[in-house]
Amino acid sequence: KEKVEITKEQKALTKVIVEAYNRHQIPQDVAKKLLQDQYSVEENFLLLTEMATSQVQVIVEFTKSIPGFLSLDHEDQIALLKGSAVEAMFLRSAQVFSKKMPNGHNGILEERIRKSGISEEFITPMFNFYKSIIGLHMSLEEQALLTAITILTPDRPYVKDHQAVEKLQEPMLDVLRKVCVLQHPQEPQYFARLLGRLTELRTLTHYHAEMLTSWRMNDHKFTPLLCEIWDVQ
Ligand SMILES: O=C(Nc1ccccc1F)[C@H](C1CCCCC1)n1c(-c2ccc(Cl)cc2)nc2cc(F)c(F)cc21
Repeated sequence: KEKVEITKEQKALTKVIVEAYNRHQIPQDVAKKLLQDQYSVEENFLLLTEMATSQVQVIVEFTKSIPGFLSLDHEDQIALLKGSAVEAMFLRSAQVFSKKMPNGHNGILEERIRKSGISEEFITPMFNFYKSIIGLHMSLEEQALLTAITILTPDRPYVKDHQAVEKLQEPMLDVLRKVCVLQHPQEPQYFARLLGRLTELRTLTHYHAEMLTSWRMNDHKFTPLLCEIWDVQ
């Protein structure tokens, strides 16, 4: 049985990523808001565009803290952020949804999201993804590292220097693999399952533009930033 050892550098890298991840805590508010009141489809759509807009800004700050990111080619930095923003939003939503809440609150939250205005056909795939994330019982380190790994995906559209991005993503994958072995000793395939979620995440983000334009209301307004990041308008 190979003894898994996290090196000093890997501990330091994990600390930097988790601290940066902890700084982006806005999403808790959205769960609290949804639990407080029932909103109209228009209000829910507005809340989504506000949350998603602030989430993009938050992800930019998080990404800038990833060691080495700011030394990448500037156009590649933009390509990585643009290519991962929607995935990061759904990953964040799933992590918010997986938070254990007082009795019954998770049921209310699910109900409110089901009725928020999302078209019927997207609700099942979205909740299937969220429930698969819940089933993993991810630790904070795993959530933070997985978010960083998602952002540092070398094969995003328009990325020129794949090698440079791989060089940043690899150490994250190495330390995530070790963290998974140490935190889930009974599940040798846990790391593989975790990465498998990223494949499911990509299929979910495949419909994101349609999920927005088919929100059950007329005249969908998007912020300029969201028009940039989402393929809408
Ligand atoms: O705000 C949101 N997500 C979100 C965005 C940025 C940072 C953090 C976030 F949680 C929206 C709300 C918006 C208001 C109406 C209900 C859905 N949201 C989604 C979601 C995201 C995108 C599409 Cl196209 C469809 C649903 N899934 C959620 C699961 C949750 F547990 C949760 F608390 C909120 C969630």
